[in-house]
Amino acid sequence: MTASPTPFAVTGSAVRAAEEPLLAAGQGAALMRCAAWGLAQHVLRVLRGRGPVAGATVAALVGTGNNGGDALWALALLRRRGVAAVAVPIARDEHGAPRWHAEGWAALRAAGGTAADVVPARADVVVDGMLGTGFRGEFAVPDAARGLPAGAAVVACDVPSGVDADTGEVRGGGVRAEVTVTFGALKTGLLLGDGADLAGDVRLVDIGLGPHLPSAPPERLRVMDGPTAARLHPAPAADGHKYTRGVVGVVAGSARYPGAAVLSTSGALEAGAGMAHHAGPATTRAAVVTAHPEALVSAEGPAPERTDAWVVGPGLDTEDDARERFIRVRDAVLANPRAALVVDASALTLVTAEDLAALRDAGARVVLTPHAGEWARLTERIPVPGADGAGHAPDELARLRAWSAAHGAAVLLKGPRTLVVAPDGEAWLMGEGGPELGVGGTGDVLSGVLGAVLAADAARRARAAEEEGATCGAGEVEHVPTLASLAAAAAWLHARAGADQARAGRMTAGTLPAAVGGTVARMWWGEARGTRAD
Ligand SMILES: NC(=O)C1=CN([C@@H]2O[C@H](COP(=O)(O)OP(=O)(O)OC[C@H]3O[C@@H](n4cnc5c(N)ncnc54)[C@H](O)[C@@H]3O)[C@@H](O)[C@H]2O)[C@H](O)CC1
Ligand SMILES: [K+]
Repeated sequence: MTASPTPFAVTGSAVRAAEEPLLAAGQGAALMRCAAWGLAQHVLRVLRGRGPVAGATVAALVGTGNNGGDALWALALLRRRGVAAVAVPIARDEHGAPRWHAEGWAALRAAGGTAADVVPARADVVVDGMLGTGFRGEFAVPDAARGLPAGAAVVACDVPSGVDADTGEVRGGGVRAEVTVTFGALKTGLLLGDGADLAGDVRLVDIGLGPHLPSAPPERLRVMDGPTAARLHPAPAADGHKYTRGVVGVVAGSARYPGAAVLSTSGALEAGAGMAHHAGPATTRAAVVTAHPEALVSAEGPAPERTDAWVVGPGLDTEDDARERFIRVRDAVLANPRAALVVDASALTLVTAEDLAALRDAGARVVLTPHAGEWARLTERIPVPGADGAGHAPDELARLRAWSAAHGAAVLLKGPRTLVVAPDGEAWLMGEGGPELGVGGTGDVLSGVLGAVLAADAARRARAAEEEGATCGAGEVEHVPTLASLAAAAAWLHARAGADQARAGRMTAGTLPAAVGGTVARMWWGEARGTRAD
């Protein structure tokens, strides 16, 4: 069985670059027909969802470039299916003639389509063909695109007009679409920022650009999904035991915030860690063993050489011994850099640029897990090189990549669209997750899930290295998962568990670890064994 490829997005600029050799080879018109055909198919799908196709009205707002050309050709195809097709130009020349794609208009006219100054009130679908990847500067929404018929569905051609296809930034005005039909490749601007809000459901039309698209990880934004997460966090080997499944050290919680220790440890155990060992004061140790008799607890934590991943940060008390606890973990990782390190919550205020440099020099695999506020504070203390400090930036992905590259640590930026970025530019977006995770404590659970996924990987690597040693390197070299992909897989499991438990009528972080357990069990052993009584 071949695994389906992981979905990915590239910038609009990369798509334009991919088109260049084809345009130079005279294939521009063929590409446009292909895009228009795909667009027309998706408009037909929307129409069929509303009633009969013949007799329906589709209007298109048509700009001056090829985006408008796609829309005109699509209207011509729709006209041939019995649709009333109306093109509305958004720019005219000094003689009042529409400025738009001449061949596209000729094709539409030949098919029996018409032009109008405004979108007819009876329109069932409005195609936004004003601007695509050629958008520069700011978009002033033309009058014709204001006050569209309330009952009409807006289908964006390639990109909602006003959205930067590279970054998702909306400059000036923007058009909100129900569906965006995009050509050649998913564009990052449709998955990030305001662009993702305006794009609605994104549908990809293959126009044969595949071999011309950039293939290096730093040029792609990959989208984590279930099959990919399952490959990255596989079921334990039949001959596995607690050490081969991975040992997670959880340095979390304090007398002030004891619950964080429980949530983080629960996340690690439910995500399949072979063993979770909590290090903390007496209060949190008692709380953890009460919730999880299987957990180990101590004041100092597991031995560095026996630990596959460390989680540090949730619920540490920065007015007490938080820095000392962080330093102990840092030094444990420096002593055994084979172990991964998850830096979360309070630890994000404790970690320094020097700590990160030392960890990077030691070759440690470090993931920091801020939410937006923590990310702003972190980048204020430890800046993004060449950037103007903290705060919202339109190209969040570029900032994350720059920071990660400069400091040698991966960043998992939590939010409605969680992103993971690694120092080499590899980037992942979560294809799961909704508002159900927006309650206190879910981040603590995620830190533990991350610990378990990274620990399992570290344990597998250690085992593979031992076996390779035993066979003098004759063993098969397997694909080694990257840090960013593993972190994204953990975030996917967490998000899926959140959605699963919301469906089951549960909403708190306290019940989330059990949902993680159910999600992982289903992934590993199928529906029957992944159903829990609780
Ligand atoms: N190139 C191809 O063969 C294919 C392209 N496809 C489609 O084409 C667009 C990109 O087309 P392009 O002509 O390069 O750009 P646009 O149509 O997006 O816009 C260019 C047009 O608009 C003007 N413009 C730019 N910015 C603004 C602004 N802020 N306000 C007003 N006007 C603006 C600019 O001067 C040009 O006149 C791509 O998205 C696809 O839809 C197909 O995919 C097939 C192959
Ligand atoms: K458009």
